[in-house]
Amino acid sequence: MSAGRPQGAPVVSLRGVATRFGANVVHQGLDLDVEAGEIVALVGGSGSGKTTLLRHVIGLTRPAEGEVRLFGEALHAGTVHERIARQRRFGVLFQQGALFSAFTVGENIAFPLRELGIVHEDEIRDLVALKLAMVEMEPEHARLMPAELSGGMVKRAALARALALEPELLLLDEPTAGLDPDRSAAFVRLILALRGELGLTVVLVTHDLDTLAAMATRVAVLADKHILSYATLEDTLKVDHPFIERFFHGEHGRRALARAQGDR
Ligand SMILES: Nc1ncnc2c1ncn2[C@@H]1O[C@H](COP(=O)(O)OP(=O)(O)OP(=O)(O)O)[C@@H](O)[C@H]1O
Repeated sequence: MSAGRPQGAPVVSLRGVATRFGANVVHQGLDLDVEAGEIVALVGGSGSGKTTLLRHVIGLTRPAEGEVRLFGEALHAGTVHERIARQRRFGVLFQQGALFSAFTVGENIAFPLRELGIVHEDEIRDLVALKLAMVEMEPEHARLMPAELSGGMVKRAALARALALEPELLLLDEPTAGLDPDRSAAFVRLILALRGELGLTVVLVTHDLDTLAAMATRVAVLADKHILSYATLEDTLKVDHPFIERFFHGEHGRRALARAQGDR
């Protein structure tokens, strides 16, 4: 299904992105490159524009200025057919609307496959079971309704749906929000294992320092309307900025980082 990626081109590339909602300037002169195989944690204060940036990356919204490239191609370029093909190369797990509530878990996971219109129903059944196994759920969970699932299972089922079309890029918005520490840690292990198996590139928005410390190959700090710092966690901690001070060096941050160092 993959159409390939020009040699060396970043999986995601943002150049000179500006976003405005009326007088509210959210992004200005924002650049970011995500290389294949990375797990990039996007952090920033509330309202700094993290979710909006993810929405630009998947083409749900379009910046007022600048360029968004995915897999080496301009996001909005090409025919409708080419744009749809590009959309199949990423999976999304957003906070809201993780699952369609009127569909069973199995129907949710089958949805992107059915939309393709080329997969037989018996193959879809097998693929649903396979995706459930990937996220450590049982085949019989396919019959459950989303309302019957725990918070952790909703995340797993939504992840199974995001993985339905074997994406190369996975975008996660607060994937561990609302999960207790054990479930968060299990979800992180799952993403790391899938990244190893499937060679995924991951961009996640998170406020959860335990998740960030356990996963991120690089941290992108969104502050003052642009990517203020883009570095390993270790180097990010050296940057002198009020947001970084609050986020990483507060009481909660220090404890999370100490835990992460203890785990390494
Ligand atoms: N559709 C919209 N119309 C008008 N303003 C919007 C819209 N979407 C986002 N905004 C504004 O853009 C800014 C960035 O919002 P966004 O949700 O991207 O921030 P965020 O960093 O993800 O915040 P949080 O961490 O609180 O979820 C906010 O000021 C928000 O009010």
